[in-house]
Amino acid sequence: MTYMEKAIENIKERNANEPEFIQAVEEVYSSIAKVIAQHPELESSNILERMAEPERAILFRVPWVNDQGELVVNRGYRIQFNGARGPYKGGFRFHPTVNLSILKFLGFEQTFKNALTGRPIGGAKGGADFDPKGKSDSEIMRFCQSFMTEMFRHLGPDVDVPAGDIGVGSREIGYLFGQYRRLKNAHESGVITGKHIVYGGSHGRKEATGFGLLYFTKAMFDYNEIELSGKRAVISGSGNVALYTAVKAREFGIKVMAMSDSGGYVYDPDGIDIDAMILLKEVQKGRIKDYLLDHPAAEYIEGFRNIWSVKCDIAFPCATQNEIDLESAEKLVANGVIAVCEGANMPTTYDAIKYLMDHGVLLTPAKASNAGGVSISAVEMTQNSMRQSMTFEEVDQVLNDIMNNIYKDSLEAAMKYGYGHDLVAGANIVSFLRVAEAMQLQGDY
Ligand SMILES: NC(=O)C1=CN([C@@H]2O[C@H](COP(=O)(O)OP(=O)(O)OC[C@H]3O[C@@H](n4cnc5c(N)ncnc54)[C@H](OP(=O)(O)O)[C@@H]3O)[C@@H](O)[C@H]2O)C=CC1
Ligand SMILES: O=C(O)CCC(=O)C(=O)O
Repeated sequence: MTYMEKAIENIKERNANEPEFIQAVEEVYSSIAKVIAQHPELESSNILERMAEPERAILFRVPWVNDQGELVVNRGYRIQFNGARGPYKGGFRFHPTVNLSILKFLGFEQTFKNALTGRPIGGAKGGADFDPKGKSDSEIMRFCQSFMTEMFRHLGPDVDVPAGDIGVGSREIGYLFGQYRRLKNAHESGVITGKHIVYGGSHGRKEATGFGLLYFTKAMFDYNEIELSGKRAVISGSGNVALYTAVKAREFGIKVMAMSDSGGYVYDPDGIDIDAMILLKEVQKGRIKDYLLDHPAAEYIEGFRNIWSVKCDIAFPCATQNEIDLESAEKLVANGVIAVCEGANMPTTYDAIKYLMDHGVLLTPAKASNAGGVSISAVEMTQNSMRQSMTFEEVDQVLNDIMNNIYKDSLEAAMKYGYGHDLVAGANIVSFLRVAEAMQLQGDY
């Protein structure tokens, strides 16, 4: 048995009840066998098993009172996965499906994604099995305050810097930061990112993940000499990432045919009216099927995964993990898809990735193509430390540069190690080597 096989077997055994986490580890490790073979020092320091064990996992009770006066208890988590390259960094997710396996996979992925950005940040993820859907503003505030009352002692601008993810947007970040400030009696603005601009947020953070996804996609299309303009796209989800993916796609001349939420998807034969969608989802907080009220030509189809049956040139999965399974991938290929560009974290199952690649579909791996959000979070941290503020245009230029560098670094690594143009392998290799080097230089911790 090789060192790699032995390490994976041990990791599977130690995390037997965590399928998403095992999936994420196997995806990274399956790309780096050639790297390990060339660096015997990594084997002797057992880097693979060390990397797959979080530095710290915090699990806590979050009690709060709902509008009926009942005391509800949720479970909160923070996985401080790897701090070798800088303070722990990564979002909070509030969703009923949150559990240890999901947060460990997200924290593991975040460590590598953050290394790809080139910024000095480690990897973390956290959240709670709290469902913000249908909750009043004051319930959300009370939940956030209770969550932060435990969480604050584990955070700090040089310790651990959270941000948003599914179910955590600008409103929740405000309540979380407010409670942190109250408990610390200090305006440590660099303790959390995704803040509103009036109290230390960065221009461009809201747009960064979606815009960055398009900058990365453009770099890949340019390299392959394929025109982006005139293509038809399908975007799953209709949250932060999906909406700003749609905005930049429109700017690049792409027509968005369908978007979804967890209930189903809307298809508009005229192309989705992006401004109306932003108004509906960001301002009115409506469900996606309400889009039909002002767009009678559009159709609503129930079932979240059905969106992958819509014919398109580019699929942008921007909702959640494992949303493109093998069956969805087969439908996309049958409909002539050219590229799958990942906005969500680990949205494509391992067998679907293989199927897409075997059928010549271009694939952008999430840890590279959705790194725009955390990149601009790091830029927000810099502005907070310097007590300065950049313009939207300055931030957007930095974002474009970072995404192009990630593309270039991933492609070069794939070629260097004999993986051709495989960006999945390239992104895994670059980030693995960066994290491994930082760990090796700091001893056997
Ligand atoms: N925000 C960021 O900066 C970044 C986010 N990501 C990733 O992008 C993805 C989307 O995040 P974001 O846009 O911030 O989240 P939001 O909460 O803003 O939006 C999530 C969207 O996805 C849908 N969705 C969520 N969970 C499920 C599910 N289990 N099944 C089906 N649909 C679901 C939601 O539908 P509904 O409203 O019906 O629940 C909603 O439309 C996540 O994978 C996240 O980890 C990655 C990098 C950065
Ligand atoms: O901005 C951040 O710190 C993290 C964003 C995030 O959660 C992600 O990249 O998945």
